[in-house]
Amino acid sequence: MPTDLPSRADLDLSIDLPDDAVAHALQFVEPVVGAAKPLPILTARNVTRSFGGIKAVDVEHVEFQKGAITALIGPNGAGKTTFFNLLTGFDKADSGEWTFDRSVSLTNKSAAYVARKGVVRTFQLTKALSRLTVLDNMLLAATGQTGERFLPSLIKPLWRGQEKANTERALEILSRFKLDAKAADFAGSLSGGQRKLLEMARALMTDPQVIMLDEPMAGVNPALVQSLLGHIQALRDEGMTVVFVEHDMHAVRHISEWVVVMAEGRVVAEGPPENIMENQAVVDAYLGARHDVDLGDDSLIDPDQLAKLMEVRQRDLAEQKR
Ligand SMILES: Nc1ncnc2c1ncn2[C@@H]1O[C@H](COP(=O)(O)OP(=O)(O)OP(=O)(O)O)[C@@H](O)[C@H]1O
Repeated sequence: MPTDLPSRADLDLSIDLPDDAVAHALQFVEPVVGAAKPLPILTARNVTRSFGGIKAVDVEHVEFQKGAITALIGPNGAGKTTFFNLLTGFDKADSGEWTFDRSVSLTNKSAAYVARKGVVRTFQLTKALSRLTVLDNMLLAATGQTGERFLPSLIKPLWRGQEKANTERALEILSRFKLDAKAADFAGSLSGGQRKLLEMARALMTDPQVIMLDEPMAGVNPALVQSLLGHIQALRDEGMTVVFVEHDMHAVRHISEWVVVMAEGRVVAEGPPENIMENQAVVDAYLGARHDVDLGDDSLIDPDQLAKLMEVRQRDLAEQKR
C-alpha cells in the first residue's frame, strides 16, 4: 500500500457526525421528489436530454442544498453522468433550465462559464492526462477548464505569465492531498486512490463553490476509501457544496447528508441516506435494472423490504417463464 497518502490518523474524520447546520437544515426537508431545500445552490427544472429515441435525462425538479454532501445514485444508464454533464456545461440540454445560487442562470452555458461561476466537475483521469505530470494536470485545470479537449492550452507561451502563481497554488493544493512529492511524476504512475485525489485537487484549482465528483471511489483500494471520504468531508467542512455520483452504496451511506436517486432519466426518490434504500421506488429502480445489484450495507434494508425484494424477483421470474 502506498505510504504517502493521508491516513485516517492525520485526518479529522467526523464521518458519523455531519456538520450541524447542514444536518439541521435538511432534517426538516420532506423526503419527496422535487423537495425544496432551505438553501438551494443548484436548482434544475424540466431538464431533458435525448439521444436518438432514448430520453437520457428527464428531471422535473431537483434542488441541491448549499454546504451539504449530496449523492446522486441510480442503476447503470439512469442518466446520472448525462445530468452531471448538463449541469456543468459539458453537454447541451434539449429543454429546461438550471440556476446557481437561486438567480444565476447556468442553462446551456459553456463549461468555462460554469466553472467561473464556481461549479466544477471532476473527470476520471483519461489516457491523455495520464501521460502528463501531476503538476501539468494541475496547471491545465487552472485554465478554468477541466477536460482534455483543452490540452492545447498547455502550450507554454500562452500562459507563461500566470504560470508561477498557478504553480505555487498547485503545489499548495497537492500538499494538502500529500501529492506534492509526486508533482513531477506522470499522473499515470499514481495508484487508484492517488488518481482520485488528483482529480479532486485539479478541481480545486479554480476555487469552486460546488464540486461535482464523478465516482470518487471507483478503482480505489478499500483501505483508502476512508481517507478519501475524509477528504470529501473536509471540502464540505470548508463550506463547499459536494455533489457526487457513486455506485458504492457503503460510501454513499457513510458520507452523504442527502441522496437523489435517478432511474431512466428521472429523479425517482430523494431523502436522507438512512432510509432511502427502503423507498419502494428505489428498490423498483434497482430491481428493474439489475437483479443482483449490491444495495450496500444490508442493515440498510429491513427484513420486510428484503422479503419484498425476493417476492418481486420471484414474480418476475415466474412471468418470464410464462
Ligand atoms: N453520447 C451519448 N450518445 C448516445 N447515448 C448516450 C450518450 N450518453 C449517454 N447515452 C445514453 O443515455 C443513457 C444515460 O446514460 P448515462 O451515462 O448518463 O447514465 P449513468 O446513470 O451515468 O450510467 P452509469 O452509472 O452506467 O455510468 C443511457 O441509455 C446511455 O446509453
